[in-house]
Amino acid sequence: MNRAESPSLLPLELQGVTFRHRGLTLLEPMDLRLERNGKTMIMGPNGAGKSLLMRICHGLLRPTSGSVRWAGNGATPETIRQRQAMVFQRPVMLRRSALANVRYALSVQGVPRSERRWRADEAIERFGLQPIAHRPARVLSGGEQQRLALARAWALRPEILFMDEPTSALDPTAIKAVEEAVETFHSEGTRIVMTTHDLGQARRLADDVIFLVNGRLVEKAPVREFFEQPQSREAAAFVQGELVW
Ligand SMILES: Nc1ncnc2c1ncn2[C@@H]1O[C@H](COP(=O)(O)OP(=O)(O)OP(=O)(O)O)[C@@H](O)[C@H]1O
Repeated sequence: MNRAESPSLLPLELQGVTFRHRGLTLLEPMDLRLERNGKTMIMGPNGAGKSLLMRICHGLLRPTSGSVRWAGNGATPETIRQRQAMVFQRPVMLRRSALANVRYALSVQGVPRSERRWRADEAIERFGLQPIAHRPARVLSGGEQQRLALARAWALRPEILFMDEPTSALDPTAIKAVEEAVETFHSEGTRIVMTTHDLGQARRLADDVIFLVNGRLVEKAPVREFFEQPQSREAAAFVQGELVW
């Protein structure tokens, strides 16, 4: 089914979500609701639990307690899995060509064979990857691999895209390409949830910010409010570039 014709996966609602490991509480009870549109940046110091939170939302990790609900529990596990994508700081590529990596992702998502070819070609073209489409994905540079990861995600037409520090290992040109890709996804209706340590990038891209410290959700605010009138002592220090623990 076409995304436009099917009911939305969103909102995403977390209720009382915690994550504990070996007696340590890494995420304290957390309530969160992500609406259908927008670009949310998850921010906070190292070890705050940003990646954990994102992995729990995406379904890669199970919370210790609490619930993660999509569309008010109105979506099947298969739909939930198929309608989201995630891009990591270091992309995971299979030992095959760039193009074949995109086609493979489409086959895993259950896209019919007849569609896979043109949808993969379209994604490769859209992200300017034609010159390297037939090179082995694993020998591409970090920036090229990240572009390929974005093309692969785009081919899947996700309703929501999670990105975990997608630009932290990239040079300024590659960072710009990723930021443009974020705007492309957004303009085509994909919900964006992203972690970043780059305050400037958050100001440029975010609609709202979720701010974590030590596994606690300290603030959730529109981006301007977060940077100009932070409500908490920790967020005020963070936007000044001071480390908070
Ligand atoms: N799968 C896991 N199982 C157990 N502990 C984990 C797991 N993933 C992360 N942790 C721990 O949870 C804490 C938070 O980690 P997380 O990666 O979420 O932080 P972060 O805010 O993304 O940090 P950074 O900015 O450094 O990437 C860390 O102490 C980490 O060691």
